[in-house]
Amino acid sequence: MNDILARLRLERSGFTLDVDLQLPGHGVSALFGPSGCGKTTCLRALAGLERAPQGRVVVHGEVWQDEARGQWLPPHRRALGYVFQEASLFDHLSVRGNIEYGLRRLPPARRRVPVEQAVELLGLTALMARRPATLSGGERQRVAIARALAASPALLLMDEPLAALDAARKAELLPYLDRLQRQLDIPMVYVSHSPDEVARLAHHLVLLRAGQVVTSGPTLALMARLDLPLAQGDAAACVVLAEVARHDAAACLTTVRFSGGEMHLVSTQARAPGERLRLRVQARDVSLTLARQEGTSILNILPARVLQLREDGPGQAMVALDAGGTALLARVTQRSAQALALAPGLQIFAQVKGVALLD
Ligand SMILES: Nc1ncnc2c1ncn2[C@@H]1O[C@H](COP(=O)(O)OP(=O)(O)OP(=O)(O)O)[C@@H](O)[C@H]1O
Repeated sequence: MNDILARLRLERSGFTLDVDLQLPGHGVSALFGPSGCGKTTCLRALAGLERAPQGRVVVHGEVWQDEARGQWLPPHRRALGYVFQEASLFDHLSVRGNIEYGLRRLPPARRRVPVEQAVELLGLTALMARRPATLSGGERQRVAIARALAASPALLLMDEPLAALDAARKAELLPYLDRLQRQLDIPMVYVSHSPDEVARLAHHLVLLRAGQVVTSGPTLALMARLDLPLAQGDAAACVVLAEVARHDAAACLTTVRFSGGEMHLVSTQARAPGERLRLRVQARDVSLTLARQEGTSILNILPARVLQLREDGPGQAMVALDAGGTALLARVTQRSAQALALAPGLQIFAQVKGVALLD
């Protein structure tokens, strides 16, 4: 009942979208895949901007489309928010005017997200009187998101909302997206082809290729699967769920505990023991040794078991590891893989050179 169900089949010249989606009713679901695989088409069909001839879309039990029963809600009657790559704001209205614009047609009984909450969540309080022309790209996008939220959608659709921003603006906006999905119980479908964004935001992942679903499931599990594109190449990474064990202010070092043991990360921020954190460990930052190294500057050395190996580009191998129940990836040279005789079941030590905080 709380899920988002969508059966969408759309034919175009040279391209067919044919997906059957079942997305959780909470949190962020990412649609991920190469350019042209149908991510935007999927989002547009969910919104009703494209009409799949035999389509069916049900959101939280509300039928938006069911062609078999002749049911079709036009886009403006669907309780959805849509955020595009580039914010399309009204230049003649202030930030407040833009955010409130979407509320005009919303009956008071449907208003679940007060404007002030949307404004506060997106950090726009000081900008409310400004005109869009005076805002940075990141600020404009925050206004577009606040406008979508203020309309109290049952579903928020986001089509690469960070794609038009430079790296610094992306980094600035990501925490806002993180916050809003934690604080508001509005499910999001988030289109991206950035593994980083997916790792950071999405709980659920749908991998698309050539208009079809390759697979879908929890992001953490799919990121570590060697047969899937996220665990291939230089950007491959795993997310580790951990909690703070202690913080050493003098050394600027936080020690976290996770199912595979302890890790240390440099941080100036003192965090309370027990606070839960998500960490990202990139495959290229993990090296492997048969015996625990002594006299090394690497702080994080974890016992792990090899699950699987796969060739990953010329001379490289991707190794899937199990560290006490947590999945890790290591990208090593094929020469090293042979020298260590890496094989499924082998007990080794993973030396983790870099750990990034996602929260
Ligand atoms: N209006 C249209 N008419 C015909 N074909 C279209 C139209 N819009 C998109 N397509 C085609 O449909 C396919 C899927 O496009 P879509 O934009 O959904 O992919 P995408 O995964 O979102 O790509 P990107 O990551 O580059 O945005 C592509 O082959 C595209 O050329």
